[in-house]
Formats: sequence, structure tokens, C-alpha cells
Amino acid sequence: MSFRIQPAAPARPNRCQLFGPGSRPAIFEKMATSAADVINLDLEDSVAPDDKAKARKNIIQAVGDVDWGSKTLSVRINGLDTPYWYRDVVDLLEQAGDRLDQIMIPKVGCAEDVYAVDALVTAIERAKGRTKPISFEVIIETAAGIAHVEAIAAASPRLQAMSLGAADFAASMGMQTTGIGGTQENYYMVRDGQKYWPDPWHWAQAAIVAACRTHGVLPVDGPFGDFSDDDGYIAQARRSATLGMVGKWAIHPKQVALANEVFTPSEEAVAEAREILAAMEKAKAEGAGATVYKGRLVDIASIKQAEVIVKQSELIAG
Ligand SMILES: CC(=O)SCCNC(=O)CCNC(=O)[C@H](O)C(C)(C)COP(=O)(O)OP(=O)(O)OC[C@H]1O[C@@H](n2cnc3c(N)ncnc32)[C@H](O)[C@@H]1OP(=O)(O)O
Ligand SMILES: O=CC(=O)O
Ligand SMILES: [Mg+2]
Repeated sequence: MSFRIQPAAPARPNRCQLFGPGSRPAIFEKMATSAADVINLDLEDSVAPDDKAKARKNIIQAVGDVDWGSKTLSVRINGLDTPYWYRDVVDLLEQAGDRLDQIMIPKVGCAEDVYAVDALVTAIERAKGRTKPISFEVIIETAAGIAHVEAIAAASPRLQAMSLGAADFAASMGMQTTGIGGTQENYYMVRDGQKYWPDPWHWAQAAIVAACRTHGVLPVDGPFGDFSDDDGYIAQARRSATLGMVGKWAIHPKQVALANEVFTPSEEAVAEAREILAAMEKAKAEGAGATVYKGRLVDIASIKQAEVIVKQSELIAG
């Protein structure tokens, strides 16, 4: 390990973030009774401009009225390039009850975007005597966002999570696709006449994971638009989990169970991780730093790898 210690990310389950438009209050109770760990009530891109004010009111009322259980309750505000965002923050912080946990800031392009929201939130918290500090999550979904991803991850002690937003990201990058996440038809390689579809989101996800892990923030995969394609969703989520992300968005309730399944370590994976830890305990007792487990090398690094899986399963089990 470097002299610079890697901070731990917040210890809370974040396997699935279920989104719903703030302009559709009829689904709020359904969201609250879902199995998602995080609820994202949206004021941004799923709400038409004429509905923004009403959606704000709906959300403020629902924060207090709906029983959100032990879920993390987050509201996605509008982007800092719009005329809506300051009113989102002011009204939420002045009028919504203490049950509100988090604000999601979309289209963050630089650390100063987060700083600006932090300054406003801090002023209102003090003015109103709010004792529970609001945490932040951000979406990396622009070229500027990914270019400044590490500075953004370090921008505020309020920051708990960072998502990749594939739809706006694709648009900002000028990618030739209207798909939201997943395999892209024209992003393929050819070998011996066979097509092979690599993952166009991989590099951005890896950059987000590295920035998040450096600064103790939860890395999360964003939306998968085709909610009729369970296999595609699962494949995308498994790749994200393998890269180090802790969860994924659901833009339809049927995606919640898929995310929970992928981001909950399987019994087999946990059992194997515990066996590796036991094998290393035995090796250490015998004065060895490395040993053989099921025909393969395990050493002191394997302890840390196994601990990732065991800790994640313990966190979810509560
Ligand atoms: C790129 C981005 O920014 S993604 C993030 C922003 N986007 C969003 O928030 C969109 C969230 N999703 C939705 O608005 C909706 O799910 C839609 C528009 C995609 C589909 O809505 P519908 O046509 O109503 O879906 P469908 O008919 O399959 O719904 C089935 C049931 O789930 C409910 N439902 C639909 N969406 C949600 C949701 N997000 N959360 C909870 N329940 C929901 C419906 O009310 C319906 O309930 P019922 O069986 O009791 O009648
Ligand atoms: O906000 C999410 C996105 O994919 O864009
Ligand atoms: Mg977006």
C-alpha cells in the first residue's frame, strides 16, 4: 500500500437505485415497497419543463408522507446549466423533512459544480437548523465529467456515490447510438470472420471506479434502457460488478431483482472467499505468505480480494 491510505466507501447497501419521475406520484408507494436499496425521485430528465414545479411539490410531500423504510432516499435535481436547479435545492432543503438523505447532481462537469451545490446546501442547512447533513451523489455523463472524474470524486465530503449515465454520456461524447447502456451493434471486432462485441462503456466505468476508490466513494452503474432485455441487463451488471461497481440503476421495477441478484455475492462466492481466508490463515501459521488453493496461487493479496466479497455479503446481510 502507498503511504496514502485508500479510504473506505460508505458502508451502506447500494445494489439497486430505482428511479421514478417526480411528476408521477402514483408510483411513489410502489417504489417505497420495492426491494431497491436506494430510491431516486427525479426532477431532471424524466420530468417535462412545465411539470418541474409540480414535481418538486410532489416530492417534498412524499419525503414526509411515504414510509421509505430503511432505504436511502435521494432526489435528482436539475443540472447547473438550467434555471431549475437552485429552486430544487432551496425548496427541498427548506421544505422537505429530515427523511431526505441525499441529493443527486446530474451532468457534473468539474469539481466546482459540486462545490457550488455544497455551498448552497450548507447555507440552507445552517439557516434552517437542519441537523442531518444531506449527502451527495453525482452522475458522470458528459465528456467534461469523465475528463475531470478524479477531481469530482474529491470535491466534497458530502459525496457518497458516483454513477455513469450512459444516455447523456453517449450524447456528450458524440457516440453514434441511441441505445442506453449495453452492447452496441456497431462496436465490434472481427476475427476469423466472427464478430465479437466488446464493451464500449468499460473504459469510462474503470475511470469512475478508480476515482471513487481513491476517494472513498461508491461507484455505481447507471441506466439500461431496454427493460425488456433481462439478459442484456444482467450481462451489463455482471461486467460492472466485476470491475468494482457496487450497484446499478433500475429504470423499471422489473430490473430491481436483477440488480440485487448480481450485486449480492452468491453463496458459492462467499464460501470460496472464506475458504481462501482460512487457507491463508493456515499458511500464515506455518510461516508462509503464499499457498495453493484448488490448484492456484493464493497469497496476501488474495486475502484482500476475498475480504471484498465477504465484507460486501456481510454489509447486505446487515
Ligand atoms: C436516462 C435517465 O435519466 S434514466 C432515469 C430517469 N428516468 C426515469 O426515472 C424513468 C423511470 N421509469 C418510468 O418512468 C417507467 O417505468 C416507464 C415510463 C419506463 C414505464 O412505465 P409504465 O409504462 O407504467 O410501465 P409498466 O406498465 O410496465 O409498469 C408496470 C407496473 O410498474 C409500475 N411502475 C412503472 N414504473 C415504475 C417505477 N419507476 N417504480 C415503481 N413502479 C413503477 C407501474 O405503475 C405498474 O404498476 P401496476 O402493475 O400496479 O399498474
Ligand atoms: O442520467 C442518466 C443518463 O444515462 O443520462
Ligand atoms: Mg442523464
